[in-house]
Amino acid sequence: MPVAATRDATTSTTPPGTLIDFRDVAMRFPNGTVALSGVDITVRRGEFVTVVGPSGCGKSTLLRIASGLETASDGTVTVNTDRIGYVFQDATLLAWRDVRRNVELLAELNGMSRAGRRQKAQAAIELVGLEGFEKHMPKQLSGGMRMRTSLARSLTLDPELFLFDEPFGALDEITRERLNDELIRLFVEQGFAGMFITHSVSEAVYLSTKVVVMSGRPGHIVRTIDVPLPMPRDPDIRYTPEFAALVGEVSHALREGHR
Ligand SMILES: Nc1ncnc2c1ncn2[C@@H]1O[C@H](COP(=O)(O)OP(=O)(O)OP(=O)(O)O)[C@@H](O)[C@H]1O
Repeated sequence: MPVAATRDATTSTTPPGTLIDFRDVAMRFPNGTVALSGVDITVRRGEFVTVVGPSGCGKSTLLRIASGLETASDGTVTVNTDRIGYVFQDATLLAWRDVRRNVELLAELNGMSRAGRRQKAQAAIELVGLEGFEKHMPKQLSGGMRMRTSLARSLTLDPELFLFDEPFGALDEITRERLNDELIRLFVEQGFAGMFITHSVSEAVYLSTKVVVMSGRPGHIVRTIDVPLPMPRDPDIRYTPEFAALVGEVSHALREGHR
């Protein structure tokens, strides 16, 4: 049963289908750094929302607020689900556990039975294409495989909302494009909504139903651009004029916010 966790004293009502809603969110750290100012972002069921912006504009802070690791100093954050998955730039695998036992970790921490988590982990391992690697240790995996393991670990919780903090930033271009395709397939098949952070404009356009462009610090929203391309995406869509026009639009907005 989803819960509404309004991370603010104010009670907020959000339209049906809203999984997370940031309203006029600001973040001032105790040392005086203002990372965010007046940020409004809504992620609804069926949406994949990517946030792009210059380094230090507060993108990771937004996800930390979404996950409850930080509390916004102003504004309202409404979270209408308790099934949230996280994937960060570092796969954060336990070096002494093999792939299967890493994937089982969250289910184990949530108290799922041994048989239940074994079954969940196996299904997630198959979803991310890691069958045959269950007994591999993290140090035997490529960067892409480590990310797949991290993704599988969160999939065991059947997330309704998935938060991604630049998960593919450290991967080579080919692996990154392949994982983008697999992520879209999972988004379509599993039906979670996504909030994704990246520095790559083409990755943002390729993955998203909506791209939010932020300014330099303190980060505020410069523009929100809808991506009306069909899902799942055909990899060759990257070479179409429609795709190029959207990339141009996002890049323009980024430059505008960087002045
Ligand atoms: N706990 C903290 N205390 C003080 N300042 C912080 C804290 N956490 C982050 N900051 C500052 O807030 C700003 C936003 O940081 P954040 O990591 O959210 O940016 P970002 O947009 O994700 O950056 P990047 O793209 O480089 O990862 C930065 O200037 C950072 O130094």
